[in-house]
Order: sequence, then C-alpha cells, then structure tokens
Amino acid sequence: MNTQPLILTAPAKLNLMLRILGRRADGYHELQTIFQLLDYGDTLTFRANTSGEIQLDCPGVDLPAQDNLIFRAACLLRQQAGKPALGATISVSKVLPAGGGIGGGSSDAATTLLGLNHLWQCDFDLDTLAELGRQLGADVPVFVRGHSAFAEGVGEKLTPIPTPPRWYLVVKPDCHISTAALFSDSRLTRDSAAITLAALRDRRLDTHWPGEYAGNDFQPLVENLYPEVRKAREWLSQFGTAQLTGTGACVFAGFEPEASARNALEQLPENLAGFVAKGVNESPAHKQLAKFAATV
Ligand SMILES: C[C@](O)(CO)[C@H](O)COP(=O)(O)OP(=O)(O)OC[C@H]1O[C@@H](n2ccc(N)nc2=O)[C@H](O)[C@@H]1O
Ligand SMILES: Nc1ncnc2c1ncn2[C@@H]1O[C@H](COP(=O)(O)OP(=O)(O)OP(=O)(O)O)[C@@H](O)[C@H]1O
Repeated sequence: MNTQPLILTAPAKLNLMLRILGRRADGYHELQTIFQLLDYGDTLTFRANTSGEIQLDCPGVDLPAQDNLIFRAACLLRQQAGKPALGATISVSKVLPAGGGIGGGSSDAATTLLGLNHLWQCDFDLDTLAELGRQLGADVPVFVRGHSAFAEGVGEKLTPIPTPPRWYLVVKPDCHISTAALFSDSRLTRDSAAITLAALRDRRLDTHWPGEYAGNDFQPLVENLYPEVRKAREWLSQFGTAQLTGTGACVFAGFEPEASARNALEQLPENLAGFVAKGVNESPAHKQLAKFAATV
C-alpha cells in the first residue's frame, strides 16, 4: 500500500454532439456522443490506510456519504479486490455543479477508481476499472479511460478521437435537471439517424468541428421545460454557436483564443454562473497519476 497523499483533478466533460438512437429493452438509451474532456474539475485528495473504513469529506454535495458516487466507487473497488481491510480518507474540493450535464459526479467516481487502484495496489487494468465504472453510471467509463472520445452504446463503447484546441465558456443557469426524468419523458425524440466515425474523422479539425454534426437531442425538450436554459443559450449565442451539454442544465460555446472566452465570461449576467476551461484530449487525472507513479 502507498500511504503518500495523492491529489487528482476530476475533470468535467462536454457533449459536443449527442444523438439518441433508440431505447433498449432494459430502459437505457442507445446514444452517439462526443465527449470533450476539460482541463477543469473537482480536486480529490486520497490517503490510503488499513482501517477498513472509507471516510469522505465532500462539502457541497448534499447527500448521505453512502450515496455519494465517490464512496460507492471506493466500496466497489475494495469489494472487487476482495480485501475488506483496505481503507482511505478522501477529501474533495467541489467546483463542478451537480445536475449540470458536465459529469461531475461521474468524474469523481472514475477518479476514485483510478486513485485508489493505484494507492491500494489493486493493479486492475483500465478495462476492469471501466467496467466497474459502468456499474456506477453511463458517464463514468470515459473518465476512467481518460481520453476525449466518440461514444456509442449507452456511452461505454469509446473510441478516442482528437478534438481541436479550443477554449470553452460553460454557463450554468439556476436550475437542476434530473437525467433520469429527462430520459423517461415521453416527449423525448429517440429516433435520430446514426452517424459514422469515419464521417466525423473526414471533417477537418477546424474551430467549428464537429460542424454540422453538432447538436443535442435533449435541447428542445430541456428548453421547453426550463426557459432559463433557453435564455442562457440565447445569451451565449451572441459569441457563436451555443448548445446544451448532456441533459443540461449547462450550455457552452467554443472560443479561440482564451482571451475571447475570458472576455465573454466577464460579461456574464448576474443570474448566471460560469467558468472558462480548455478542451483537452487527455484527462488531467491521468497525467497527474502518471507523474505521481513516477516520483513516489
Ligand atoms: C446524458 C449523458 O450525460 C450524456 O453523456 C449520459 O448519457 C448520462 O449518464 P449518467 O448521468 O452517468 O447516467 P446514469 O447515472 O447511468 O443513469 C441515470 C438514468 O438515465 C437514464 N439513462 C442513462 C444513460 C443512457 N444511455 N440511457 C438512459 O436511459 C437511465 O434511466 C438512468 O436511470
Ligand atoms: N460526488 C458527487 N458529486 C456530484 N453529484 C453526485 C456525487 N455523488 C453522487 N451524486 C449525485 O449524482 C447526480 C448527478 O451528478 P453529476 O454531477 O454527474 O450530474 P450531471 O453533471 O448532470 O451528470 P450527467 O452529465 O451525467 O448528466 C447528482 O444530482 C447527485 O445527486
């Protein structure tokens, strides 16, 4: 066991496009999406021990510890390792809004699997950790694998895909959207045509990529149910194409250079929250973990 403290960033994601292709017999939906990882996220500090207890300090997440995805990820990993004496203290500095469509809870869970797998010396490979992650949520595997990617299935069939260097302004309207409620809404469009990975790859990686393939099938329904999301998107549209990420509530637009994004952030109306982040092809958590493994 490695008892050194390990500090990792749990990055946010954006869905640069999202198509709902259909509903499976188990109620889950077949999707196509592009996950864009961001160089911005929650900070998790892990300390491993042999107390058999997982202690979590996660201010800002209003849930009993046993429901927190971080706690659930740690317990699932320990169970898979078959070593009940494994323990850890985990403290979290939370910046990603829950119910934002930027995958904060999912990313926290994935980062916990990666961090404790290393400290506890479980030595599970990424395939095993991604499968454990899938049991916690459809968005967890992409954060485990740590690459911006084209995703199919329920979001777990991942093909890494390079994305253009770009900055994003992410805006959070003041509302919380339940992913489960949206997926089960009878008004949701579920019959989009599939696109091919080849079609995406054939497009030049210019600043507008993925161009005509952008868009999000949740957007019309979300904007109907939550007028504040439509207003936020309309405000952001003055700077370029703006769209919903995941099931919302956040909307985003791409910028180049960084100063343009920061300039737009300064003009953000008071009733909206927002942040600027860089789109990256590799997760900051993976980079930090590789550095830690090399130095400790
Ligand atoms: C909308 C996205 O954020 C796009 O990245 C994801 O598809 C949602 O992923 P997530 O939040 O990790 O979702 P989960 O926690 O696995 O599931 C929440 C609920 O959403 C529904 N759900 C989720 C993913 C999916 N492909 N089909 C679904 O129908 C299910 O009813 C599930 O009960
Ligand atoms: N560590 C955590 N951080 C945030 N939310 C958590 C956490 N653990 C459990 N949750 C629960 O998970 C729900 C979804 O969290 P998450 O931050 O992934 O939402 P989201 O950004 O809308 O996700 P998605 O993009 O997958 O729709 C929250 O509403 C919260 O109740």
